[in-house]
Amino acid sequence: MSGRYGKYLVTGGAGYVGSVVAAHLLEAGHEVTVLDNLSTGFREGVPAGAEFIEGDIRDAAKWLDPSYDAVLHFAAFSQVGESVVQPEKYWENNVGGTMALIAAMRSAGVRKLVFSSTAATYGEPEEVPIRESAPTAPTNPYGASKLAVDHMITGECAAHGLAAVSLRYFNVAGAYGQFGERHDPESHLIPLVLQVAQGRREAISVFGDDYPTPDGTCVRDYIHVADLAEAHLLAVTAAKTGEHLICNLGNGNGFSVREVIETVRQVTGHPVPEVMAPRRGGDPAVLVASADNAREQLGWNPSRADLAGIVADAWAFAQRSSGAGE
Ligand SMILES: NC(=O)c1ccc[n+]([C@@H]2O[C@H](COP(=O)([O-])OP(=O)(O)OC[C@H]3O[C@@H](n4cnc5c(N)ncnc54)[C@H](O)[C@@H]3O)[C@@H](O)[C@H]2O)c1
Ligand SMILES: O=c1ccn([C@@H]2O[C@H](COP(=O)(O)OP(=O)(O)O[C@H]3O[C@H](CO)[C@H](O)[C@H](O)[C@H]3O)[C@@H](O)[C@H]2O)c(=O)[nH]1
Repeated sequence: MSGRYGKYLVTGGAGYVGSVVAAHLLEAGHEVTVLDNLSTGFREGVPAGAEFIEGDIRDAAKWLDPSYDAVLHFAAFSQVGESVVQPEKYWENNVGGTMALIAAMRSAGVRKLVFSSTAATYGEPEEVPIRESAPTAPTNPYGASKLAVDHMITGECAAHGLAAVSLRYFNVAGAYGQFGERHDPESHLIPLVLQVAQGRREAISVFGDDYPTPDGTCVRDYIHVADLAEAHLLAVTAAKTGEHLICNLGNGNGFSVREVIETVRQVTGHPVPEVMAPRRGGDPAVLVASADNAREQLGWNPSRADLAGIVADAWAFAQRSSGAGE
């Protein structure tokens, strides 16, 4: 690395989280190459100033060279429901793709990796808040594929001296200026509720109100995507040769589905009709992170924990993307 600036390969940098992290790296003065096959991402999601390679992580050896200081690896499929009906797609892309990427890194002598892992590696928690020492028992192939990659990385660190950090995100939300959440089809709660507030959907379906939680709906830990991005920059610095550090990223506050819907009503000032629907398969009742490890090991200090603020940023992005208010 020359001086304090680095050169980074960001896989999946045309997607939601990767684009926000790429923007943060560029703002910090680093050089960024985005590698993305646009399977679920968008060309316009790649921040200006980043070099863009439209390509697949399975071909990473074509582009990786020793000039890179690290790889930040976001490229994956991440729809829980789809993973249940098409598990092979998840093993092939998330596990097979990452195997090829790690092999390419080894050949090119790029020895630092930050990986997007997930709360889905834990499954139904025995204790909340969830620590990294909790048992890992994923309830769907998506979570299983991410856990397999975490194991793959641990082995690569031990055997071949990789320096790696896996960041286990809880519920990522919010937006960062022009970069926000755009999944197609959308399955995440906050963007769906915002579509109802915009009048683009009739009502939000509440998946179950008979969970053992205060109002009967599922409780999640919503983390602002910009706080998440800051953790990635810290992780690049914290990664140590031969070690695999695993950190949960969340605020440690749980909000129920009903609380999220009510917050959207307050932030947007629009009505949000809700309809009851059956439980969604594989949904744990409560997922809340203990991020003590990220605070201690990375020096991470999230500053955007307020749910109304997270929703307001997501709302500004939703309005901008749909052309409302222009
Ligand atoms: N969004 C969340 O709430 C959340 C939570 C936990 C973990 N994660 C993880 O964070 C990462 C980013 O998630 P996101 O929400 O930004 O998803 P996203 O779908 O918006 O972004 C993923 C990007 O990876 C690209 N991609 C997929 N397979 C590829 C391949 N083989 N080669 C090259 N590019 C490929 C896609 O085109 C897309 O741009 C994923 O690894 C996901 O599993 C996300
Ligand atoms: O229309 C909807 C959509 C969602 N929900 C509920 O809202 C909560 C949040 O659901 P999301 O789909 O927004 O998020 P998940 O908690 O299912 O998933 C998140 O956490 C997972 C870990 O468990 C993965 O990491 C995944 O990528 C990440 O988005 C869940 O209780 C879900 O049942 C509804 O009630 N109605």
